[in-house]
Amino acid sequence: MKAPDLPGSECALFFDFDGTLVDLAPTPDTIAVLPRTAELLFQLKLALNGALAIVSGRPVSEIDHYLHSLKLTVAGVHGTELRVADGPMRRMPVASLDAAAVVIARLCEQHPALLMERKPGAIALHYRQAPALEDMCLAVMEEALLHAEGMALLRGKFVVEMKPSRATKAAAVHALMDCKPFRLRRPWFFGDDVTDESAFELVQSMGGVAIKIGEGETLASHRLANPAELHDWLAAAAAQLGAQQPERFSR
Ligand SMILES: O=P(O)(O)OC[C@H]1O[C@H](O[C@H]2O[C@H](CO)[C@@H](O)[C@H](O)[C@H]2O)[C@H](O)[C@@H](O)[C@@H]1O
Repeated sequence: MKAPDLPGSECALFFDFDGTLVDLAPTPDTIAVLPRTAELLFQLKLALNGALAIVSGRPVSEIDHYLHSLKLTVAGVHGTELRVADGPMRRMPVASLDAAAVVIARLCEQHPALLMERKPGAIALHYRQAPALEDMCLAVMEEALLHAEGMALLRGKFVVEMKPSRATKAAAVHALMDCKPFRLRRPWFFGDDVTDESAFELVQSMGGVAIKIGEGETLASHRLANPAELHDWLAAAAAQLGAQQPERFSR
């Protein structure tokens, strides 16, 4: 599978976060976000009149934190949250997850290597530090699901998540493509995980381009080896789009 060509100015760029813009780390809070990442996103956002978004399993507030309040358009928690630039936050209504959290917390007490991550409208159970517990994690998440209305399980890299059934990255990209400044542009989606496959399928069905970061089976027609290779591609794209502006990103 080949690397993508450089995009034209009519494109809209959508990025997954962990494993795509940032190298994976042992735990969610030990990632290292490079200054170069924010700089390139800032340049490309300017060059595309704002048609650039992050579509992540993380909450919008965390993306804002890691990207130094660039106020990018962000779909958070797999589309449960949506914020276009500095507009208001839209959140899917979600029933209480407290009862489900009790079930998951009980397992984490028995196995301290497991990590429960509570997010607005979702819960993730991480087993990266204890991969042998994968089956047990899945079984407990299935049990917890019985205590949560309207939710579904989603598998990711060493994680099982419970999130609203209606929330998918494809639905988030679809909703954003209906908003200014994304409307009528050609969508490009960059992602590394199975959780990104729905968005790959959607953008390709819209005549756009899907780019898988890293190894693994995928519906995407293009591939880049890792986040470092993506950064080099982004720098080339920014240069092509004339985005090496005198106006520079500053924190
Ligand atoms: O959709 P993404 O932006 O890729 O977010 C997916 C999940 O990312 C985080 O977990 C993953 O990254 C961690 C840090 O590298 C890693 O330790 C973990 O094993 C991965 O599953 C985040 O914690 C989740 O909330 C996101 O849903």
